[in-house]
Amino acid sequence: MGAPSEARNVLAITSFRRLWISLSLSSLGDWLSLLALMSLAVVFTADAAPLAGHLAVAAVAAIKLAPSVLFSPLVGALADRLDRRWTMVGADVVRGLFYVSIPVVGLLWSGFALQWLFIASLLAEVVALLWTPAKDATVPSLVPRRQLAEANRLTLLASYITAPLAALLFAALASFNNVLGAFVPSLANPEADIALYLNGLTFFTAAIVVGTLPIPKHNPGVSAASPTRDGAVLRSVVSGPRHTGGTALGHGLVIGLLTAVAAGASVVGVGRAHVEALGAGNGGFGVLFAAVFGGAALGMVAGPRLLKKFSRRRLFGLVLLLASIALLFTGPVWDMVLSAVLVLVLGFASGVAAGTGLRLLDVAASATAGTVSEESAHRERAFSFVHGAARLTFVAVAVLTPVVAGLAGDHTLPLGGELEYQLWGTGIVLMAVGLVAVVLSAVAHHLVNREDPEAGPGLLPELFAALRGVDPNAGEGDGEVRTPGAFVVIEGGEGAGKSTQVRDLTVWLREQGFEVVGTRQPGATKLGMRLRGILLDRENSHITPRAEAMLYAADKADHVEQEILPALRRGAVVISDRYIDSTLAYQGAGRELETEELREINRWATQNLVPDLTVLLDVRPEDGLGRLGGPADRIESESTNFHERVRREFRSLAEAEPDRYLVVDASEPLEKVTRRIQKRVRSLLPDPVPSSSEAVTGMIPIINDED
Ligand SMILES: Nc1ncnc2c1ncn2[C@@H]1O[C@H](COP(=O)(O)OP(=O)(O)O)[C@@H](O)[C@H]1O
Ligand SMILES: Cc1cn([C@H]2C[C@H](O)[C@@H](COP(=O)(O)OP(=O)(O)O)O2)c(=O)[nH]c1=O
Repeated sequence: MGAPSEARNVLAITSFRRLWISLSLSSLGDWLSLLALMSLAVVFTADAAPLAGHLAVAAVAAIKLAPSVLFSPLVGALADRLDRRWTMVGADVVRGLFYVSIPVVGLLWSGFALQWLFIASLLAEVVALLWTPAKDATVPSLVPRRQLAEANRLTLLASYITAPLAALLFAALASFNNVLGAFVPSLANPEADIALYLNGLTFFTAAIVVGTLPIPKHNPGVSAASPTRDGAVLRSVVSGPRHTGGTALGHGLVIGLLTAVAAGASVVGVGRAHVEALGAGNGGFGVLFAAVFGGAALGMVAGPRLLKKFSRRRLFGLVLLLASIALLFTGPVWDMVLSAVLVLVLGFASGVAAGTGLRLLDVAASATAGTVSEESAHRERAFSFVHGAARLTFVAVAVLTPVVAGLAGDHTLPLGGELEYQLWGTGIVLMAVGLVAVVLSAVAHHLVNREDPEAGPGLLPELFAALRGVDPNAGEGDGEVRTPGAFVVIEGGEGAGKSTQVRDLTVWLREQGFEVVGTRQPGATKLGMRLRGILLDRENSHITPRAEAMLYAADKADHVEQEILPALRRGAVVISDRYIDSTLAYQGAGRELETEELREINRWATQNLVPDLTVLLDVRPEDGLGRLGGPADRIESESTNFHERVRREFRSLAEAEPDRYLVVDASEPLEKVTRRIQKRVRSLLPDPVPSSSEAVTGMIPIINDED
């Protein structure tokens, strides 16, 4: 949902933070009342015909969810004429009173309980119609323009993340219902009444918080647009489709996202009646509800970290299919715990699909835009469209599924002999929605992947590769570049003897018939020479660490592309005086830049070329520096402490990958060091050159380095 630090910055604005807390409280209460009212609808109609119970649940869903989507445009203009602060305070107080009145009226006049439940909750929603535009219009007056998008994201987050919290709270209340029942006189089960009282309390608290906010007066008629504005839902749904790109990708994403929403909504719609069939009550309903929304929230957060190397388009299709199949199995399953697990899978997979799908939607929407500013407008409208369509889908499915469940009725299937299988109307509906969802997921998967420019190998090979954590598009399997030649790097501190060893090794290998390129960093190419000049000039004391790291990386990029890779592709042995480890040691440990970031930058710069062997010439800094003649350059003249850190980093790099390193004590005599290196390098290489070509290589020495 955006960067955490951005969110923290917006929440640092005291007045916005208080508004946000008040919004979160209202949302929490609102979700809690949805759960409580659905439960009461089932409980009140327990003795009536089964269809009546399902219709009562559908009515609650319609009353609670539909007005905000369908009628907001009508009241928007009216709400705009009222003072925002007092509209919000008034609406919160009145809503709170209505919800509290439901159990109170029910207790005093039990014959009228169900009717009053409908009347009071409908009136509460009508009041909410005035509250929402006032809230939407207040946000822009409290936060600066540039933080508006983040603020709107946060309010959107608050309205959804409170759903699983409310559900868990409801389940917890249900678990303590016998204790609670001793204290609170209640209609049916105490948790529903207490949930409604709590809901009243959250609204009253929200009213107090908003009442103390410094909300500026506004000019009626000048309303600020917000992408989450309810008034715009229908309009954006009607005008929106073209903003999703009109491509197969766009269509597939919309179909897939709405399928995921419908799957979740069906559980909300029939969940309360379904858990009754499983022998669980309100606690079970709370758990299912929390599993859908909590799973979805987890999925949205975890999505980007899931199978990082796997194509996002394919992931979208796969998780949709997973969600649909989980739903399909939830229908006939006869066990509360297993149902909860399946619904959690459904919620999580839908959440991953939603997160991935929304990110891909950005891609689809941007593709239709010509300019950058158009691009963000398209993205915003595409999001409003999908969000609006998702809300409509949610309402429609949550209202229709209980009706269909009632019409389908419960059935007993004889399995022969004593055995029979109970198939409930709710189970039939869940299976039916699951089946449709499977088909739609397949369609969405097909559309989204039809024109994938980055499609890797087939779906299964890519999936298995991604499960092993390997980049499936890298051919070789480990992501490193493979060439016929060998790449040896000599690393170490100043005066360790690197240039000397590179020279000796080059000569020695050439004598055996290898084509050898001895080279160094920085400064092997034309550009490299100039960079070296800049980097080592003591006059340039102002170079910042990040700039320094980038200049060294630029030298490496040029060097790898122009010299090292072509030589390796020819099959030559390349011996380089320094490579990426020098950056990790000098710029990382020395300049104290983030090593992992340096690694990434250099991986990119060098096209992920990793040495076959790195020889570390380890020497105490004072000994190495003591061997050097001439004036010290910019880096050599750093402190002893700096050079100590460099040495430590080199050694820890070598320890981390003992197979790819040879560490040699460089304070030993020169010949001894040379022999140890020769022995190791020779074991790395194949037999020199076929004897037929020996004469030729012997005659034409290939000299590529400047030394
Ligand atoms: N093992 C060694 N023992 C003593 N002196 C050495 C050894 N290796 C190199 N030298 C000398 O140290 C100096 C610096 O060597 P050089 O190869 O230029 O180091 P680097 O390239 O690592 O800075 C040279 O004069 C070289 O002859
Ligand atoms: C390759 C590389 C070198 N360096 C530094 C280390 C050295 O001090 C300097 C140049 O190295 P070097 O070639 O060892 O210089 P000399 O010929 O004087 O021995 O560049 C980095 O800081 N980062 C790097 O990535």
